[in-house]
Amino acid sequence: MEDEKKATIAEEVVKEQQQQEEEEKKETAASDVSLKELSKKLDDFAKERDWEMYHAPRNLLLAMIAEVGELSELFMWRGEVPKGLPGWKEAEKEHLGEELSDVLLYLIRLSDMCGVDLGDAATRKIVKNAVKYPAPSKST
Ligand SMILES: Nc1ccn([C@H]2C[C@H](O)[C@@H](COP(=O)(O)OP(=O)(O)OP(=O)(O)O)O2)c(=O)n1
Repeated sequence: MEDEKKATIAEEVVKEQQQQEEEEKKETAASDVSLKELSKKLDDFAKERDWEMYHAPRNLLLAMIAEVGELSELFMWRGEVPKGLPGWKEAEKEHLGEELSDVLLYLIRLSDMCGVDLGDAATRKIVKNAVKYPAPSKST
């Protein structure tokens, strides 16, 4: 193949990779994602891999508890950890984000497989909590 053609193909491959990376960045930086969106992504993920049969409620509950264990390991033997995690390395914080996500994702999937609308249930629960634990009235 001519050198010029090879260079053009290489440029196109690099461009494609860059576009893909941009798309992935957009997806991974979705900090305002909704529970419903995550739920849909989890559903697609399971369907694409034919994993729906494994996502029975009890399996998901056990998987979530295992991930809570992994999350706990990050805090183990550190003594009290101040807010904001001062002194933690960036890699440790990234790992923490991953373990928190695993717990959240299994919780969302578990809720879906149980037919519970988690967003709705959590919103109602916050209201119920406020009734049970009324805030002290602030006298002016
Ligand atoms: N049957 C499965 C297995 C995995 N996952 C998804 C949900 C979790 O977000 C993540 C969990 O993957 P791993 O079991 O590989 O656990 P970790 O990512 O924690 O890896 P490791 O245990 O090696 O640290 O993958 C899933 O939906 N269904």
